[in-house]
Amino acid sequence: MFWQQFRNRGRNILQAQAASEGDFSARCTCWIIRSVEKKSLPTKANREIQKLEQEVRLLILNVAKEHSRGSSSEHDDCIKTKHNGLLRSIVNSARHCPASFRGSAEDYIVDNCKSIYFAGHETTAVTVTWCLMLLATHPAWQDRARAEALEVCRGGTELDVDVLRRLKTITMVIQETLRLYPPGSLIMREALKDFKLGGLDIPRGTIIQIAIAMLHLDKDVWGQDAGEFRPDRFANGAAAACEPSHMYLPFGHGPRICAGQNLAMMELKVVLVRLLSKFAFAPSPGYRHAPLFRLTVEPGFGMPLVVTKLP
Ligand code: HEM
Repeated sequence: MFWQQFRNRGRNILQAQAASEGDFSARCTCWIIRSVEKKSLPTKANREIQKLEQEVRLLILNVAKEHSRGSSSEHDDCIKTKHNGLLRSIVNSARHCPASFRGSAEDYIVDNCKSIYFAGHETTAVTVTWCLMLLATHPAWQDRARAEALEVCRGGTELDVDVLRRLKTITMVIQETLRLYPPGSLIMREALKDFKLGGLDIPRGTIIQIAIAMLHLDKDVWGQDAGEFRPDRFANGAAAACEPSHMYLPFGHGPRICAGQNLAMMELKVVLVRLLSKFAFAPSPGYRHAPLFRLTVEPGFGMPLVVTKLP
C-alpha cells in the first residue's frame, strides 16, 4: 500500500515537472534545460511538485517512525523482511549522518529511501516484465534461455555468484532487454560551472538530460536492425556490442553510475532462471504494445501473457 502510494506520487511529480519544462531545446540525444532557479517560482506546476514532494516525504517519515516504535504485530512480521532490514539500517545510520551530508536526519532518511526504493525496486521489476514479453514473442530465444536455465537447475544446484556468472544466454537476453527498454531512460547532470558542450555555451545551473533510450536505438551505432531483439549483439560483452561503447548505458555512466547494477543483474538472472525452468510464456491476444515513460519505461496497458506450467 505504502509502496503503491509512494510510486504514484513519484510519477505525478515527474509528470508535473515535464509539464513545467516546456522550454527545452532538443539536441540529438541531449536535452538542455535552463531552469534550476525556475523551481522556486510559484507556478501551478511548481506548487503541485512541492505538494507531492511533501506527501512523499510524510509517507516515508511515517513508515520510518512506525518502524522505530515497533509496536504492532504486523510491524513485527514486516521487520523480518529484507526491505525493513534495509529501512532499519537507514534509520539507524541517520542518527550518525556523515558530516558531509548537508541536510537533517529526516532528509537523510527520505533521500536514502527514495534512492533505494525508487531506484532499486521498479527498475528491476519492469526489466523482468519486458524480458518476458520479448521471450514470449521470440520463442527461439526463449528455448535457448530455458535450456540454459534447466542446465543450471539440474541436480538442485545453488544459484550462487559463480553459477550466475556462467549464464551467457540469459545475460545477453537481459542486456538486449535493457537496450530496447532501458528502465531509467533519462540521466541528468547539473552544470556546476559555465562550460562548453560541442559548440554550445552551457551556463552554470543548467540541467542536462541524456536520453538513454535514444542512444540505444541509434541506427548509426547499432545498425539498421537497432529496433530488433537480437541478444547475440552482446555475445562478446556489453563493451564490444557498440562503437563507441558508452552509447550503451542502461545503468548510467561515470561517478554516479547505478550503485545497484551488480545486484540488479543478479536478481534478474535468478528470477529468469526460476521462471523459465518452470513455465513457458506466450503473447496474450489482449496485449497492446505501448511503452510509456512514467517513472520508468513501462507497458502502458500492463503485460498480459499466456503462462503454461511445464511438465
Ligand atoms: C535493471 C535495474 C536497474 C537499472 C536499469 C538502473 C539504472 C540506473 C540509472 C540509469 C541510474 C542513474 C545513473 C547515472 O546518473 O549515471 C541509477 C542510479 C542509481 N541506482 Fe540503479 N538501476 C537499477 C537497479 C538498481 C538497484 C537494484 C539498486 C539498489 C538496490 C539501485 C540503486 C541505485 C542508486 C542508489 C542510484 C544513484 C547512484 C548515485 O547517484 O550515486 N539501482 N540506476
